[in-house]
Amino acid sequence: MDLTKIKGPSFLKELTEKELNDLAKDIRQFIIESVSQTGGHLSSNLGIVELTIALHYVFNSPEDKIFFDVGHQCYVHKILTGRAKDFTHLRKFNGLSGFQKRCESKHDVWEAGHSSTALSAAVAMAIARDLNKESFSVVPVVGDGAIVGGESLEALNHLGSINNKVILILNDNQMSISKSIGGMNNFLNNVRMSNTYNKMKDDYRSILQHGKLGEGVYKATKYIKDFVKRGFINDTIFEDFGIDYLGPVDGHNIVELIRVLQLAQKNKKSVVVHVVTEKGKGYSFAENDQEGKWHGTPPFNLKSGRVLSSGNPSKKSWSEIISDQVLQWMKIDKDIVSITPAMIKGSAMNNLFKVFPERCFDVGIAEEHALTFTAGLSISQKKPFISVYSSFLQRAYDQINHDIARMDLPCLCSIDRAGIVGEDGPTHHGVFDVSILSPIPNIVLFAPKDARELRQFVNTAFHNFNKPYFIRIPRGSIDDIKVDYNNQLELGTWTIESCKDDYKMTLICYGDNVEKIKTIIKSKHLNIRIINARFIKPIDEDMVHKIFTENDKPILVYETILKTGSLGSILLTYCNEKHILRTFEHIALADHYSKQGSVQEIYDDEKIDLDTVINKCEELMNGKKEN
Ligand SMILES: Cc1ncc(C[n+]2csc(CCOP(=O)(O)OP(=O)(O)O)c2C)c(N)n1
Ligand SMILES: CC(=O)[C@@H](O)[C@H](O)COP(=O)(O)O
Ligand SMILES: [Mg+2]
Repeated sequence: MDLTKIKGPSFLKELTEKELNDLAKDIRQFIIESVSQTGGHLSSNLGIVELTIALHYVFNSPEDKIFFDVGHQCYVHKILTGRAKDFTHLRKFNGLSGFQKRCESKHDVWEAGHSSTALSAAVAMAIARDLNKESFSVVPVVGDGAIVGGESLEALNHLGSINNKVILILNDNQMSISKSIGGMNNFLNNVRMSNTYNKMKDDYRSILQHGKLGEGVYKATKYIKDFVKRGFINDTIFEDFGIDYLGPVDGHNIVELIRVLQLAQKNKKSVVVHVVTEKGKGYSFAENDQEGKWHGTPPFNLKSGRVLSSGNPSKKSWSEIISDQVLQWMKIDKDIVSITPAMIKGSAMNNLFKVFPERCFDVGIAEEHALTFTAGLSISQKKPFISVYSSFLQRAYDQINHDIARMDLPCLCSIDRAGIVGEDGPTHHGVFDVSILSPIPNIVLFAPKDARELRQFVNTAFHNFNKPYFIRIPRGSIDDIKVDYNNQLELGTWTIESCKDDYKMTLICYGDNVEKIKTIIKSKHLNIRIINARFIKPIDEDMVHKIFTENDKPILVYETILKTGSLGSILLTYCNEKHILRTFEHIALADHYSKQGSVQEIYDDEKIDLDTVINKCEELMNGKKEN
């Protein structure tokens, strides 16, 4: 079938079982081929093909609200709602988003990118529907990873106490990015694996296949559930919350899915439909991918499964380098423990978990818990290292403030994916961490310019494990530089990276911008003093005072994060407090959400690219003042 001809999902109801299964085959192949060209979230989407078809067969989108938690698994939904033709530009600048976007389609009724928000939104939609005396179905699809996020459980608790019906589709593929963890996963495993339940399920399936829908099937379902409850599985967690439970259902059997979804549609109360799927189904390299290599993938060779641009093998990701330095320390200090909220692979912590499984903790998609867990370990004489993506760290703001900084508990937190990340777009750009963390007392906030400073900072933290240390590192790879574990930094010290006596102006920057700026300024033979403002908190007050009072040569502060609350703002406050009447130019992100695309495309779009910086420097040095 030519999927680009699909205008919307209503055609599904006319298809036979064979045609539905043929459509599933076509969609699966389309996704594999398309994502092999563009990159994207492959395995989650391959696992949800039949489920999404069945959802759009039974429910009438957009009147019925079908939406996906996180949203990385919405590609099938986008194909069925008329966007197959746009997949050539998936996650590209001004192209199709990799997540649901209301501006793209009336069928995208919710947006995300961050996990565990769908059920909260669904409860609200159901309550508003009933207040407005409307009658559509609210059908959030939540994965077994996202369901354990705190906000999901808060919403489940609320849902159990109200009569406003939500049909919660639990897409259980036993995977988060890597293997799912925790009590919920154990419960789901029990239900999935129980022989008795599976035997009953076969009976259940035969009733569904042949039996009359409606009361007959419902009674049978109740009988099976009650049997399971009594005989085998304690109440399902959902029924304890006061929500009905249907399943487990084979998530790749379209007919069975349609039958159960129609049952759920008729159900009086809120109901969880427990769907068992296989992440990566249909692409052999992505099936049984325990580490999550195929969760998010760059473009790859279809036949070999090999990533096309494997980058420069001599370079390492910032994540790999910090994890390697922490690993060295874990070998010499048994009190060091490591924590991740479900991002083992993304934060390159595989080796830590392999070498020290008893001292490494994957807490699932639970950033709030992860940070307070860090505080609890610290107060219990352990030395916790935690890695959290900048944008996901936003979830744990009060845990950093209330549980770590206020008690001044020592820890080392790697803020990974800090800065513009590229194709994941506005939900994932790590552009808020400086402005949300810099007001918090007691913390140290550091931005290394290279592998040496990164490793030195880790050494400094573990040699002086007496405060909350935060280090922000970008997505991407650099040349690794090993340093001796005694090689440390002095807290609150900036460095002068290049300066001639007759320098014409001063440029202040930090992180991976420093080396990029140095290279381009050197190549253009510009006589500019470059300051590496690597400590965003505490700033190097002696150097700041000197820079801002010694002469009236132009100063430019260059950052690739949001301007509000940035280092520039901190310097303005400092100058004001010290009554230093000195203006400076400031390049940083304006007050809006940046787009998706390559980092360079976004920098160009936001005018935070190096050419803009150099043009500004030349303007300042030539004394020209453009408005
Ligand atoms: C708050 C937050 N933390 C972490 C992530 C990273 N993340 C994206 S998808 C995913 C796994 C989701 O697992 P599940 O809900 O089971 O969906 P599946 O991919 O298995 O279909 C994670 C951890 C995120 N998007 N948001
Ligand atoms: C959907 C999601 O939140 C993650 O899969 C994220 O896209 C991973 O980002 P990286 O590719 O930078 O690890
Ligand atoms: Mg999952």
